[in-house]
Amino acid sequence: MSKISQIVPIVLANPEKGSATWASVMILVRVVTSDGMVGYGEAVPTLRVINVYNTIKQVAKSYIGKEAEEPEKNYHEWYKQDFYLARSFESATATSAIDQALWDILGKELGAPIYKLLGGKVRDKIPVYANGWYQDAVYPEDFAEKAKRVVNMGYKALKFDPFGPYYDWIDEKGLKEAEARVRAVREAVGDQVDILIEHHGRFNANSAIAIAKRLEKYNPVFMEEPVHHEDIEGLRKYKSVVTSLKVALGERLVSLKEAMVYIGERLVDIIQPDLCNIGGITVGRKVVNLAEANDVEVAFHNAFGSIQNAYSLHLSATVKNLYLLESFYDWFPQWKRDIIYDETKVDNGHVKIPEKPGIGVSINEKAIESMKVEPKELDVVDEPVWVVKGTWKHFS
Ligand SMILES: O=C(O)[C@H](O)[C@@H](O)[C@H](O)[C@H](O)CO
Ligand SMILES: [Mg+2]
Repeated sequence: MSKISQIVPIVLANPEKGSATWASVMILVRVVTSDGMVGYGEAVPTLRVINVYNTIKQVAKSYIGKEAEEPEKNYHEWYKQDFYLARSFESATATSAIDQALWDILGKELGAPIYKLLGGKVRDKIPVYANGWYQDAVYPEDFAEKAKRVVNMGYKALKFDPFGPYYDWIDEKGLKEAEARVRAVREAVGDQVDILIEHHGRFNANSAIAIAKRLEKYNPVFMEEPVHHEDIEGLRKYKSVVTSLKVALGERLVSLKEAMVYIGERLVDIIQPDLCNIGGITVGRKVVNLAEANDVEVAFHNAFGSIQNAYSLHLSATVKNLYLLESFYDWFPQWKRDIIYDETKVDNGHVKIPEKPGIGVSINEKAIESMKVEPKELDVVDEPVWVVKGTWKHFS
């Protein structure tokens, strides 16, 4: 068995920016074993690049010297050591990235792509929905025109946040603006394309309920993060009133037990674990089983880079109760696709499952070397990093 000998955090940036501020950076982890095997994982960037970079170095202390082929055991060792794992996003994302890299190594050592290690695929290709496609969309016609392009690319589902600069509350003007954008997209794509409404956890329960009442006539498949992430009471209130629409959430979950809170209380209909902060493959696959046992569908959150995307494809291949996988892939800056030699193209709304051992794609080490930067703070400006760029605006 090979020991973990090196864990290196790597921050990548490039002048070509993504469709959201956070999308212009990637944080990778390179794990090397005593017999020279190399695995890669990806952590969450957003507004904590420096913290995550440094936390990876601290979490690595728990993994160095351990058996590379034991991701499950290694996860629980760090879980025991880090008193605050379930309260620390940095620790959760660092652990998740290292865990991904260990599954990559495991697959390479056994000569099998990760989906095979998980019991094999239940589908031959992965259906995806589009996100990131509506940069600079402000007027309803902007959303409509961009949505038509997405459908012409072959996508059968698209997600967007129609709420401009509203936060906590939404007033009649905001409801009218959101409705105009959603109506324009529905009219542009017709009723055979799934529309998914992203709230980014902006609202209090009363506002989220008012939004649901206004938008339900456009038949959205789900309402994502309608209330603030930690507002369990607000979500209970929302679910008790809004019975005709499904709730999707999960991108901010950092543990299996946290997922259980929402699944156990029937507060989520489509769970969206993110393999870069839920606990990697090791925990991600457990959340999926919990969801299956409770008739909750799965749609992995998948918003960061091409390494995360590859792992999300593997898990999506093995999940019977998959709704769709999220994809920014066609709206990544090209450098993110170059890192994996653009091996996971979206074709007519579907992606082939990566078949090489481990992560399943080849890693462009030269591209990684050429884009390495020192971690630094991101500016905090009026438009938050978590919206698609140029959309934090009114039009009326
Ligand atoms: O559902 C999603 O893809 C997310 O909400 C993104 O839109 C966020 O911007 C990102 O996850 C922030 O880190
Ligand atoms: Mg989201």
